[in-house]
Amino acid sequence: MSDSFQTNSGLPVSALYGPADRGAEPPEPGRFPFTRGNYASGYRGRTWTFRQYSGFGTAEESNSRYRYLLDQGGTGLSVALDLPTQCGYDSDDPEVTEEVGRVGVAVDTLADAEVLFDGIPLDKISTSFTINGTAAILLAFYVAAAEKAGVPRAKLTGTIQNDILKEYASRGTWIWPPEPSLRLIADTIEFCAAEVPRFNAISVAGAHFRDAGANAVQEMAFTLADGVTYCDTVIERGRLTIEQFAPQVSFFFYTHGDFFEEIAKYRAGRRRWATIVRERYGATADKASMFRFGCVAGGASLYAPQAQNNIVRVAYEAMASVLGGVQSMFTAAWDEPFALPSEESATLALRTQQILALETGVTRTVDPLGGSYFVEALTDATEARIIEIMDDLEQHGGMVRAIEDGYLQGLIADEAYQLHKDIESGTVPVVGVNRFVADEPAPDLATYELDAEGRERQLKRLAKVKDERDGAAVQASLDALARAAEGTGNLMHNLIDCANAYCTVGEMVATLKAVWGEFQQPVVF
Ligand SMILES: C[C@H](C(=O)O)C(=O)SCCNC(=O)CCNC(=O)[C@H](O)C(C)(C)COP(=O)(O)OP(=O)(O)OC[C@H]1O[C@@H](n2cnc3c(N)ncnc32)[C@H](O)[C@@H]1OP(=O)(O)O
Repeated sequence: MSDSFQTNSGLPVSALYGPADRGAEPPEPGRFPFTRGNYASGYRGRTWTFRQYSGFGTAEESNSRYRYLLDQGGTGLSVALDLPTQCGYDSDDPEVTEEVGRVGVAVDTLADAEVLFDGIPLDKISTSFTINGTAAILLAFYVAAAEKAGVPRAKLTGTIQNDILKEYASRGTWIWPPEPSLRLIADTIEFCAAEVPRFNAISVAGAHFRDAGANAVQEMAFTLADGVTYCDTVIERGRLTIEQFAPQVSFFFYTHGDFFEEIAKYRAGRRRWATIVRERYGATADKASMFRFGCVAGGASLYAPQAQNNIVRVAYEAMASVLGGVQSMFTAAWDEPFALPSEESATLALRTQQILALETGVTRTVDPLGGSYFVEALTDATEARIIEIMDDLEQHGGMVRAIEDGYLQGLIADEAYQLHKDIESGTVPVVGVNRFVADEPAPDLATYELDAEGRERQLKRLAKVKDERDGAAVQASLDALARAAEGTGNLMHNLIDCANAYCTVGEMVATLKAVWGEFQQPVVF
């Protein structure tokens, strides 16, 4: 970290690379282990998806932002949900009043989901949901809302994040203990494999390890280790083969500013995952071993001082992501360190991707950096370090154990502390923060303000739904959910029944809490 002739993860960088530094020639793009990309045609076949993360206030406001983003050339949706929805509380719960609609949109019942997607062609546009503890419930709402709009579940495309392990370790929206949480994730994976075959049932997300302080190589290693845990869980249940469900397992990361390290991270991750799926699980179909990922350019790599510098940071990070072979990207707005982005800054963030795709020529040839002495050597070094970190976690007893006893959180905290010290001392340069610092007034921002009337509208809609729904159907579907949770069957059909009966997120979560209990976070020093 402290030597400038290292990547930010501490991998050594030589002054010059040549043929002797490059390992074995990677196969051409589209061929196992996909170091050079999943598809032979690269971005000529299909450009990555422009998927701007967005959602705030009520379903009406978010729906209008989604329509705006699609009108401006966005090619996928990415739903940000508020904390009550993520943690399983309804908007009328007095515990969460201040949080309703704050960091994302409030979704209490199917009625909200219907408004959220009103007028959006769900058979054509793919939608990602950043939702974890309550992912199965939001999937149930999505399926129910689509079917009410006449779109069969088999046609739906999109992704639920549904990655609870990183929630315990770094993001915090857990609800139940690991065992039932993993069961619910396996239920969604099985359900999608059988009935929603074009939908990604999980987005194993390293992004939040990164935001909590993990370096790029740790981010990839921890994420792949989580991926292994989920695949083990599904395989152990014995109902699906790896080939039946792995094509619906996807990944998600942050791209930060160390340009070549990020490119190598993605190339190494793609090769490692393909190798794991083939060697550990015996998959033979290419589709099962493809590592497909989305990313954010931004996050903790953006800074408040001289905030417009973030526009430049995001552009470089987006370029690195594309040279790494990303499938879907969110470019963050420059004012993100302050508040929810304005329409103007959100548009500029989208334009950043469009300029990259259309003006820079980066999509003209497949994996333009393939064969670079440096990039191939760094890819090899990154993969070797990923293997070491994954072995260490496995020796520790696996990811669930490492999270339960705080080992993983300790590794992340150590790295975060080191980075903080390095930025404070100036060893890691950050323009505007520890170099070329200027005395400047805070920027004049037109950021989004939470609308108190919106919250009232949300509460009114919830009250109306509760008033008008069939109380007996609500009770019957919740009772059936409780009985199913006590057994071992798949809960997805029960959750869809609850959604269609207009049960609330809070009611479904409370029903499952009564059977499964709640998770208690270990104290980590
Ligand atoms: C920070 C914040 C927070 O903390 O709160 C967050 O977490 S934000 C978190 C936000 N999360 C996200 O944005 C999640 C992003 N993830 C995703 O979008 C997905 O999981 C993804 C990575 C698999 C990308 O899915 P996608 O639909 O956009 O794109 P795909 O790669 O699946 O491509 C769509 C279709 O085109 C096909 N396709 C793609 N490329 C080619 C090519 N070159 N030639 C031929 N076909 C191709 C694919 O096989 C697929 O077909 P077919 O459909 O037939 O298979």
